[in-house]
Amino acid sequence: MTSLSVNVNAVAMLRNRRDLPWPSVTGLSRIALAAGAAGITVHPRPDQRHIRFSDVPELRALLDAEFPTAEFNIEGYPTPEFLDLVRVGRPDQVTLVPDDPSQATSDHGWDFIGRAAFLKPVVERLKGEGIRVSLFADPDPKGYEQAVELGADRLELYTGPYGATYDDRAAQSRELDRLETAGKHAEALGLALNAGHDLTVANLPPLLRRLPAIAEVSIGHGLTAEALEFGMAGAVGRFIRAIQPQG
Ligand SMILES: CC(=O)[C@@H](O)[C@H](O)COP(=O)(O)O
Ligand SMILES: NCC(=O)COP(=O)(O)O
Repeated sequence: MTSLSVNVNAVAMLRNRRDLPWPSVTGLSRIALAAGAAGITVHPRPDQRHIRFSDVPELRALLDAEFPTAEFNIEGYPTPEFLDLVRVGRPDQVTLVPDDPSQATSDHGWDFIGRAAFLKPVVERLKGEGIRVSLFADPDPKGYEQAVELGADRLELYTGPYGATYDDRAAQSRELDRLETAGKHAEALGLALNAGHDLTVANLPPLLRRLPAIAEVSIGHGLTAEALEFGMAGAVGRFIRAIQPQG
């Protein structure tokens, strides 16, 4: 079964247009979890343009008080500030992403071999704190053996290029081939799989037919777009239906 983690970065971005507390990141997270989402994802960036560091303890408090079995996933580049924030947020899972602060959004996975010396102590520290570690990965098996060496529990397959093929069936099929090959290689190495970036109600079923073992999808942009049309609870319901086991 694939679980849905709702990324609330886009809700935070809307809130940050004004110096006012709405739309509420914790309020929309509560609605998403009450509608059946398995967890909440945040991706704080150094400039706090989406999630503010102050959102993290508020979300922690929401989960502790009202949804103690929900999963909290914090994504980001492991700066000292990020790792301090992780201590505050006590997430179930950290997804390490190789983002430069100047990037508009995440657009590639780790170079596991080239960044091994940097990643090793970070993964060890997080696992020492009892946190599951997922590493953001291009759908290219090169280096996945190194991810195992680093002690990663999961890889999050970067699905941005797949999401970009929404109007080109041949290109979509090529991206699905890449994701399937990479995902099956990761599985054979004993790594569990997550997936994320630009996933939608339309592109989830074909992906999950190829890779039914995907444990979790984290979705923000496409789900928030649907929430504008159907409401947050309605959008969560639509995505939960889209991730049901594919026949
Ligand atoms: C790692 C990943 O793909 C997502 O976290 C994505 O980067 C969302 O971040 P933004 O909402 O800041 O674009
Ligand atoms: N890990 C991916 C994520 O959290 C959300 O990405 P997107 O749906 O906002 O592209």
